[in-house]
Amino acid sequence: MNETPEVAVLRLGHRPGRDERMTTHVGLTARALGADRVWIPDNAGQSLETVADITDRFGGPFEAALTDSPQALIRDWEGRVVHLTMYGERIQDVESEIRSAREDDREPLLVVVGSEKVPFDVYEAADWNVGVTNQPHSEVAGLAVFLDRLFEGRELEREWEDADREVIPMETGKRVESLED
Ligand SMILES: C[S@@+](CC[C@H](N)C(=O)[O-])C[C@H]1O[C@@H](n2cnc3c(N)ncnc32)[C@H](O)[C@@H]1O
Repeated sequence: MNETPEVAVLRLGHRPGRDERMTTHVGLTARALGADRVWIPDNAGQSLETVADITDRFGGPFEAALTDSPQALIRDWEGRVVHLTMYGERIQDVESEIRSAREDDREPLLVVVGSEKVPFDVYEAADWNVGVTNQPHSEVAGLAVFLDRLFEGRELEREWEDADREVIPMETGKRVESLED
């Protein structure tokens, strides 16, 4: 009843070959930085498998799914839509309004990131078009900064469930502990 409203990420568009790592990294970043789910275009099945595999090994909860109708997903979303774009309003000017929509008005959020040219319909359908700076950079960088601002850093303290391994932070070297008995 008092559940936290969902934060979902939609990766819009995927150019096979060229976008493989980027689409995978959108999914991995969504997971690592506190989103509840990612939708990936249905021509990016390998990215989906990688994100699902990381979730199996390093924990969740996190859902990854393919979509063949991203525009319908945006249209039918029961909550608010944020579209990350270099042309949008400055994140520092709108972040508190977006946080309040989620935390006070209990609205689920759909965060849309593009790959190639994003159709203008998406700009119109979004409740906020948000620029993480108004400089061109990357969907992965934009998503990371946006999620960190949305959660105000709390995502960094997150506990993971059902992991079969855990990285032990250390000053030098690499240590991974098995959590399986
Ligand atoms: C490499 S860009 C290409 C955008 C494309 N040229 C267009 O006009 O829509 C891919 C995605 O990165 C994200 N992105 C790039 N720069 C951004 C910025 N400054 N702020 C927020 N998102 C950004 C957007 O989601 C964008 O759709």
